[in-house]
Amino acid sequence: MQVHIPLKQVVDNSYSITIDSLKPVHFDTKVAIVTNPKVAGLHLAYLLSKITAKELYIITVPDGEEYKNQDSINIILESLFNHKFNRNSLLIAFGGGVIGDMTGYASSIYQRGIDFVQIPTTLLSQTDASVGGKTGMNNSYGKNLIGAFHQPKSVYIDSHFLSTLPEREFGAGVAEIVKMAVTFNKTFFNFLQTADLKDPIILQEAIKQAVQTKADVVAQDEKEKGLRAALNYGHTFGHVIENETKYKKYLHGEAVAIGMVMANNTSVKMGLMSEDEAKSIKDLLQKYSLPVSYEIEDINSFYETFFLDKKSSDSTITFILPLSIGGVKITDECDKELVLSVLKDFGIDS
Ligand SMILES: NC(=O)c1ccc[n+]([C@@H]2O[C@H](COP(=O)([O-])OP(=O)(O)OC[C@H]3O[C@@H](n4cnc5c(N)ncnc54)[C@H](O)[C@@H]3O)[C@@H](O)[C@H]2O)c1
Ligand SMILES: O=C(O)C(=O)C[C@@H](O)[C@H](O)[C@H](O)COP(=O)(O)O
Ligand SMILES: [Zn+2]
Repeated sequence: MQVHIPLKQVVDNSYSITIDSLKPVHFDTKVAIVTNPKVAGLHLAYLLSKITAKELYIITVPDGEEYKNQDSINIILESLFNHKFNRNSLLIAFGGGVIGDMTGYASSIYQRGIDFVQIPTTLLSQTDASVGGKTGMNNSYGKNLIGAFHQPKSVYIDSHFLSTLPEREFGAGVAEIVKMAVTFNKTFFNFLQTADLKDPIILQEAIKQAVQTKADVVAQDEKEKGLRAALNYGHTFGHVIENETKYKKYLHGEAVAIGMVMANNTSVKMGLMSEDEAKSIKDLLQKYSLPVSYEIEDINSFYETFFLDKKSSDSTITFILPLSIGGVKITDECDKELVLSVLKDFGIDS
């Protein structure tokens, strides 16, 4: 006997992303702002001058990628149970991508899913992480291996928060902006080559372009069945670097910058991209002091770690390779020896 469940219900997950200074808003429900001590110390007072709610709680979790894990999720869930949050309650992610990913994930599982709003405070989270509903956490096996697609109800991007962002974190955000331009928008890439992102007006323009680029991709492929995988350019390599260095040596954006250089070298070796184009991407990354080299201790172990990537199968690894600037190839047909030769160029003995 076969029983069929026809599940063709269309769920509208649409939402808007506001890029502007925060306006006062009242939520007529229980709200918890999830943040960390650093962001709270710098910006919670400002946020609380804008947001009111029927009941408002603050949940803080430890700061750092190494805390993007189940322990922090448990802190959030515990607090929601303590305060009797229900399905009408709301979480607000207030911080960088780490807070965004964890708040999103906690809201996706609490009582099988409650609403959340993103108020990102780093350049990286304003241009990439807060948009698109990927949520997740790390475990001992690797990066972002546990999570859910759970779209926020809305996203508020206020560049006011960026005034306190350290230089390195700024650069990490630029890396994901460059990713967006290389994969989808040559005009945007050309703009970035001459732009001074330290100029607030130019930065605002870059944020808008990056968010629009990502939103267009997510609108076409919400759950990464195809096109969205292009946003993983630099990540197949970068996540291995983050994992190998235990999330301590490189910021996410920095690891992605190195990963993009590795992907570019793969493209060049495969004849998909010219050396000049690869160089122009590397130059742009270096303009923002991003790392572009890494010493691989064991290239075989580095290669094997690709199999933990969510895009991999038992026998294939999917690589995101730029074809030229503004174009990308998603392929699981890279020759192992060719990839190993790319890794060898980054090898400790090379
Ligand atoms: N879900 C997605 O689509 C997506 C996309 C990109 C990255 N990510 C994830 O996002 C994370 C990286 O995000 P991130 O770069 O924002 O790192 P982060 O969240 O760790 O923030 C970086 C540091 O800046 C601090 N900070 C935050 N706002 C600040 C401010 N306004 N002023 C001063 N300091 C501030 C944070 O406390 C932290 O110490 C990674 O875990 C990555 O996997 C997710
Ligand atoms: O939104 C996406 O899709 C991305 O790939 C954005 C990436 O910048 C982000 O780091 C993402 O979390 C990586 O994807 P993952 O599926 O490998 O975790
Ligand atoms: Zn990323």
